[in-house]
Amino acid sequence: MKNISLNIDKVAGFVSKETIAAYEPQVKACMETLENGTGKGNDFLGWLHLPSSITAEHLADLKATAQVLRDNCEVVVVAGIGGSYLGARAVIEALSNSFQWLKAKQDGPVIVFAGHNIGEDYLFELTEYLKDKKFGVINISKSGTTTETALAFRLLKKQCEDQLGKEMAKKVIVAVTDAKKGAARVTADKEGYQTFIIPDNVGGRFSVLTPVGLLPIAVAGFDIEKLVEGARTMETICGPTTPFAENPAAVYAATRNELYKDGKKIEILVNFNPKLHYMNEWWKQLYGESEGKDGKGIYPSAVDFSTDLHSMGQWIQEGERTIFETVISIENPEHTLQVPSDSENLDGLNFLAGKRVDEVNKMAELGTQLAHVDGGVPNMRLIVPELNEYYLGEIIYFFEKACGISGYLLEVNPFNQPGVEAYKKNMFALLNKPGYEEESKAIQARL
Ligand SMILES: O=P(O)(O)OC[C@H]1O[C@H](O)[C@H](O)[C@@H](O)[C@@H]1O
Repeated sequence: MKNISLNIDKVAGFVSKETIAAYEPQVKACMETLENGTGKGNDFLGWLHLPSSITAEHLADLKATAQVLRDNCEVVVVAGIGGSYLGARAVIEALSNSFQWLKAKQDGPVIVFAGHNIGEDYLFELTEYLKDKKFGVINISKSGTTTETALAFRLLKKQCEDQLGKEMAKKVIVAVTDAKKGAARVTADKEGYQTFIIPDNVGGRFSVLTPVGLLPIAVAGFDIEKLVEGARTMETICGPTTPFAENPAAVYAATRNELYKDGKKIEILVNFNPKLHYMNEWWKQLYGESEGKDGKGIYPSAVDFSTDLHSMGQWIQEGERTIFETVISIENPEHTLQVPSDSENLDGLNFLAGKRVDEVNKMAELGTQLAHVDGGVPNMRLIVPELNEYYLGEIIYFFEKACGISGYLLEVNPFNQPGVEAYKKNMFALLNKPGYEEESKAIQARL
């Protein structure tokens, strides 16, 4: 069976292969630090051997709960933000039919997301939509206290109980949270909800292979066994015994750090398949929160091509030369669609007649790569045989492992995110949250 692979040939004109290869001892040291748990943030390494430690019983439990939601709900709202949201959405959107929600007949509950914004209109419209629906909720929060998620859940819990009654609501509300702490745990225990635990040593952005991601993905009808199997394969391939040049996580971490040193401060994750949009978003959190600290870190940005070639393409081709690209390239689409011939050829597209749409897409991809490299943008490609559960599992673990190595190469703690608290503190002070009296006074004085 093929695996995902990393091609760095189009980086060679910017940093030499020898320079990358010279990272081997440093990368090896970082990998040992991860394995031995001796580096910064070492209480958050639960993701490192997570795929190989997931049991068949655990997956069966998740699938059983997912089935209850599938049997009883027309809609399931997944409430969460950041790491408690993006992984599930990334996988579900990558695997779903692009027009699923427009289909009259659904083969499982429609999955919608909440708790990742405080838009009043968004929440109003969601509650309106749910008014005549049998809906369930998966409330996901590691801390159990995140305001955005807690606020959405308060609305959803009330609506669910009002519409279904307390007893039925209990059956279709599931909490994924800490084993002991946090308001989500208190509520779940008091109300008697089914719960799944987020292990203490797995940080939010590394948690997609815990119930945080696995439960919603199973509810959406996708194969979580295959997802975990793919991740397991990458756990081996990216493991400490694989030689540097054959370890894609090691090579990716080394290459991006060398490019960064060379003044390439921004990495753009690129796809040529709109289903990967939320994979971009998941990746942005993974790398942004892990590396952006101590005044350092590559800025993770992302684009969907061709869409953004017609908006950001100009900047990428000719703007400030501080960027490099990592392209996720899907080798084989799931479906076949040929360009039809047209006797009048008014649009002049008969030169494409009989070709698959993917052939056109692949030439757009190749043409873009060559143009961007010519324009001074180093380019890596992550080649993915197909877009399915197995390869998404590989992609997830590959990026996680590379992120751990990369963060240590950069000499930051890749597993904390202290900077995220600054806005929360101000928001609580502005809202006069109990316990923030001093901060409230201080912030009012600044306005
Ligand atoms: O799962 P939660 O505790 O609700 O946290 C959700 C998210 O919000 C936080 O502020 C962090 O920046 C993220 O790393 C985290 O994934």
